[in-house]
Formats: sequence, structure tokens, C-alpha cells
Amino acid sequence: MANGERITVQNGALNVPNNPIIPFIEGDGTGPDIWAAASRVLEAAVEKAYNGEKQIVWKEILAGEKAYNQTGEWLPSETLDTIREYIIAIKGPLTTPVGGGIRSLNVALRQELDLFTCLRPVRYFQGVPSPLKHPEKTDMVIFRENTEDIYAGIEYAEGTDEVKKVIDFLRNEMGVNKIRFPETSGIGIKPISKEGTSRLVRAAIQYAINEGRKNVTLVHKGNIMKFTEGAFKNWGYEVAEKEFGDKVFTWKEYDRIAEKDGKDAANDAQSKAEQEGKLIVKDAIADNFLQQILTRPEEYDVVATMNLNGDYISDALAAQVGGIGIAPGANINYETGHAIFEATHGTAPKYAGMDKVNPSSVILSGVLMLEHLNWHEAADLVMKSMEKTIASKVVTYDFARLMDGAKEVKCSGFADELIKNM
Ligand SMILES: NC(=O)C1=CN([C@@H]2O[C@H](COP(=O)(O)OP(=O)(O)OC[C@H]3O[C@@H](n4cnc5c(N)ncnc54)[C@H](OP(=O)(O)O)[C@@H]3O)[C@@H](O)[C@H]2O)C=CC1
Ligand SMILES: O=C(O)CCC(=O)C(=O)O
Ligand SMILES: [Mg+2]
Repeated sequence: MANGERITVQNGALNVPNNPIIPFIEGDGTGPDIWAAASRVLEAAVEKAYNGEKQIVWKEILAGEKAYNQTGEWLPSETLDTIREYIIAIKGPLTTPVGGGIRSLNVALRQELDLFTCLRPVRYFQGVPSPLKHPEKTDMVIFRENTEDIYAGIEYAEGTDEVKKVIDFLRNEMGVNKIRFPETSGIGIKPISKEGTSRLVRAAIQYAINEGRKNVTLVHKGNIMKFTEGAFKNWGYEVAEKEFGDKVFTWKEYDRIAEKDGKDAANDAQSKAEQEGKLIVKDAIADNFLQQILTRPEEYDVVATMNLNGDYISDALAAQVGGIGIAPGANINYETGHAIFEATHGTAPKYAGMDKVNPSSVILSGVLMLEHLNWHEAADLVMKSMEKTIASKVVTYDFARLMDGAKEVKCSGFADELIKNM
């Protein structure tokens, strides 16, 4: 058993042996503390669910500071090759310096492996401290596009020959006269494509239909960025109508009916579609969306958006249900089956090595991974134990500081408690 076997993909479906080899990246900062806790919990759940018939065989792969110290490279090509070969991996957070230095390794992993969806489910666990009166009304799944947008890293620093070339090109050849301070600007470029949008929105709609969700919202700032974010909205509606036909009712259709027959007719058509169980595909401008997720969270279900919006929305929604200590995620290519599971949060460097932070985000990312492997019994054991442990008020510092009568435990202590409560 200890040697393990490879997960394979056949006809688009995962073929998971009883002893899959799963590569892991420990992560920087608080990563080692969290990974030690999370891996123990996942192992215990698998052992308890399958009495030793199934077992994950972990295989460490290097990225970030540990990789640099051992190999002189931040993201060795062997790491990428191993994930390509073993299909599924899980990782802790990796540090990215601000304003210079290496570009994000987290983003590089997603781009190199073309993991085009960043899936981030956001739900409430009873008893978790939240700034909202009714945090249980927040139950959304974010589909964040993972390979495009300003995360492509096409940026030119102020004062360089490159930026001068780009600015000269814009001014002299494109007739641009609106760069306010051309001598001292840096420039960033935001590519958004029809292919990139279509595969992301297709995955979000398919997920919503499979999971019996009520609506998908395309979140964009298309009023200002017409040919990137506005195009995302248009292409998203196109995918919904062309590929999902009768299964969906879109706000584009609503507008067509309203224009032809008036708003009452459009409202009737939407109500009828809802009664028939059709998925409603709608859109929201990002700033309005960010206020409505606080004031009317029950109106939103699956969210499809671009990379930067998705990054902001992920942390904002996580805060609504108790913070990024409990916000899981997965980076998935639904076409090849490749996936890397990882938390929404970063390395939280001020707590590094203190055995202090909440390991739940990586643990719940592991739950997403177990579900992805169809190991639902083990996933359920972790979920039930998480609910029970939080309800008993045995929690890490982040929850303890906001809860009355809580018992604060360390990162490792929270893992012990989860295993005890399984
Ligand atoms: N996917 C990835 O690997 C990501 C990596 N990063 C990188 O991480 C580094 C630090 O980023 P930063 O912006 O500080 O964001 P972080 O998410 O690392 O931390 C911000 C704050 O969130 C809280 N927090 C984070 N993790 C936990 C946890 N496990 N349990 C409880 N609370 C937690 C802490 O809040 P408090 O102070 O209130 O206790 C912490 O100070 C940067 O280099 C960044 O680029 C960032 C995001 C994702
Ligand atoms: O890569 C990073 O450092 C930050 C990434 C991030 O914030 C995210 O994926 O949510
Ligand atoms: Mg983020």
C-alpha cells in the first residue's frame, strides 16, 4: 500500500486507485504548520471511513522558499511535471513579494497547468463568528477565471525603455492622448478572451445545473472596461444561450422580452422559468455586487467572474462567513481533469512557526479533493467533525477572539480535536 499508484484519466473521468499518490506542496510562512495539521486530519478521515482499504500516499514536491533553498529554483520544472503526471495535487500558500521580485508562484502553477477555474465555495458553519446578522444566508460558489486578466503579468515598470516603447506606441500609433502622466506611468495590460471566458462560464453553468443551484451571476465592470469585462458578460450570455438552451433563462432574454412586450411580460417569463426549475443566468456590475452580497446574499448562488474580481470577491465573501481561516478552494481544468487544491488565504507570515493559525481552509480544500476523488465517506467525516468541533467552541485564535466562552487551541490542537470528534 505504501508505494501507491497513479490516478489516471479515462474518457474524461478520473480513475482513482485505493492508494493514490498525491503530490503536496507544504507552502511558505504558516504553510508547514497548516500542512502538518491538515494532512493528519485527512489521513485520519480516510482511515476511519475505509478501515485501511484506502490510503493516500503523499509525495512531497517543492515550490517557494523550500524549493529555492534546496534547488536554487522557486518553481522547479520537476514540480510541474509531477503534477502533470499525478493529475491531482494539494498545496499550502506561497509567498509573493510586492512591487518587485518573483511573480506569483501560485498564479504560475495555475497558468502553467492551465487550471482555468479557481473554484471557491463559501458556506457558513453554525457557531462561527461572523460580522453579519444572518451569515447562514451566504451560500455561494465562486468560479474565478484563473489564466487571464492582469494576472497574465504583462506589466512595464515606470522609467524603463519598455514602458517608454509601449507609451510611445499608444500615443503615436493608436492616437491615445489620455495617459495623464506619460513620463512617469507604469503600464499593465489586461487580456480577456472569448475562449477563456467561454470555458469558465461553461464550467460554472454545468456545475450549477449538476448541483441544482438556482442562478449563475456574471460579475463584471463592463460599463468601464467595455472590451474586456463587458465582453466577458456578452460572451457569458452567448455560452448560456447557445450551449444550454432550454435549461437556462438569461437576463438577456428578459431584456428582449421587455423590449418587445414590456416589463410585466418579462417578469412573468422569468417567474415561469423559475417555476420550471430553469437556471437563471444574470449579471451584476462588480461594485454593486460587492454591496449586494452583504445586503442580499440569498439572491446569489454561483458566481462566474474574471481573475481580479474573483480574487477580491473570494476574500470578501470569506469574511462574511467567518474569515479566510475557513475558506477552501480548488484550481481545476475540467477538460484534462488536472486540479490543485489550496486555501484562499496566503502565508500569514506574522504567525509563521507559531503553530497558531486556523488549518481549516487547507483541511476543507482537502475535503473538496476527497469529493473530487469520489471519496465522499471520508469527506463527510471531516465535514461533520468540523461542524461538531466548532459548535463545541474549541477553536483557533481567529475564532476565539470573536467568540464568547471559546477554548482557544493551537493549529495542531485543532487538528487533534477534529480527529477526536470524527
Ligand atoms: N494562494 C496563495 O498561496 C496565496 C498567497 N498569498 C501570499 O501570502 C502572503 C501574505 O499575504 P497577505 O495579504 O498578508 O494575506 P494572508 O491571507 O496571508 O493573511 C492576511 C490575514 O488573514 C488572516 N489569516 C490568513 N490565514 C489565516 C489562517 N490560516 N487562519 C486564520 N487567519 C488567517 C490573518 O488575519 P489576522 O491578522 O487578523 O489574524 C492574516 O494576517 C503574500 O506574499 C501573498 O502574496 C496571498 C493569498 C493567496
Ligand atoms: O499569488 C499570490 O501571492 C496571491 C494569490 C491570491 O491572492 C489568490 O489566489 O487569492
Ligand atoms: Mg487572494
